[in-house]
Amino acid sequence: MTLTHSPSHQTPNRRVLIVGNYCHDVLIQNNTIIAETLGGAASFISNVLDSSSTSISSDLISKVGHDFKYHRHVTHHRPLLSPDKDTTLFEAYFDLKIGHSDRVLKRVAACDPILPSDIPDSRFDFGMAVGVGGEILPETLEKMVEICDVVAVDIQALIRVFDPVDGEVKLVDLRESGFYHLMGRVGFLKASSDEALFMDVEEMRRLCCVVVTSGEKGCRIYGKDDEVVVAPFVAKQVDPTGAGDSFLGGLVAGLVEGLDVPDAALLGNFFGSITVEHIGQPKFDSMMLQRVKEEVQRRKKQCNLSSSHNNDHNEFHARLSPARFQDSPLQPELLVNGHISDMIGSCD
Ligand SMILES: Nc1ncnc2c1ncn2[C@@H]1O[C@H](COP(=O)(O)OP(=O)(O)O)[C@@H](O)[C@H]1O
Ligand SMILES: O=P([O-])([O-])O[C@@H]1[C@@H](O)[C@H](O)[C@@H](O)[C@H](O)[C@@H]1O
Repeated sequence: MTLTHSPSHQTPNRRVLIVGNYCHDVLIQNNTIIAETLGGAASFISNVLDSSSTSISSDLISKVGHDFKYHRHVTHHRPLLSPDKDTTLFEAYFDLKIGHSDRVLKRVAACDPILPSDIPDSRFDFGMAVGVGGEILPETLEKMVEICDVVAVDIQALIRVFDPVDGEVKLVDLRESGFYHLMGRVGFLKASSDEALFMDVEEMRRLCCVVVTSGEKGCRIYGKDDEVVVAPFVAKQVDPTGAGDSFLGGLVAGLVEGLDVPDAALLGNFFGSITVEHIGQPKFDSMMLQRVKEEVQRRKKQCNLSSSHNNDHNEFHARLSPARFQDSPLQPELLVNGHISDMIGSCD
């Protein structure tokens, strides 16, 4: 896939399949619980897809346990219930920094995996393999690539392993993950810059479009023959949780709308930057969303009229930036060193 190729997904109501468990997130700093929120890549992604596009009808396959706390938040995408299990639970420690990582994650409970038989036997335009706690199995991804025209994978669904004692998340090389043989059938592979160290980017970009996100620096797209850096949006980070997920939601929303890959990644950067300004799930401002939809339509028209648009993403960035500031929940006192605030309480 070349970066400047506009996919043919331009007709209304494209079907998107999102596969990954919802989870409970507990955010901890200085031995104190700062917030308890609905988590899981699937929840952040559906939040972006449902808000940002009217052309998408999404099916979400997720499992939760008897203790799931957020049923009323997920009425559009009800999870499957595993009555004998707990909901997947992650603790995120923000004061145990290791290397570049801004948090240490521990999977404290794990719900059931998602099996091929949990996924409907029908066709989808786009699939998203977005597990967080090891719930996506190789056979699950195999079914996804069979029934979806294009599959986007978050590498965290493939390479995470969990310490048997305390559940700390570690990463293994993609080659050793059990998913390596499927990579030639994947359309997009998204990794954060920390996760990208666990794959051979030069090898993977020959198989699929690789997108590496770098927090406040935006992202870089590696196509087979070309490479593009996509600029970030300015944000005041409160909580980094879900930035990569919302990025992927924005990227897929853009692709489904028919934007080319760098423009779609710009939309990913946009939603990633809004997410870091909120604790837990962001609630997007309706005027901001309207403006984004208009700018996406405008960009599509502009690209259809001109064959030389492809390198000019600056204008799209400049037009999205003002919309960005229509969604600013920030109160300066919530910010501590640009990281999660000392705000105490539950964000459910
Ligand atoms: N501090 C930030 N300022 C602006 N944008 C950000 C910031 N952090 C993340 N983003 C946006 O979200 C995307 C994903 O964030 P990143 O931290 O790389 O992923 P992950 O959450 O998977 O670690 C980035 O590519 C960027 O577009
Ligand atoms: O922050 P991010 O990497 O995009 O994604 C996060 C996962 O890494 C984490 O395991 C999960 O508990 C969060 O809810 C969120 O999905």
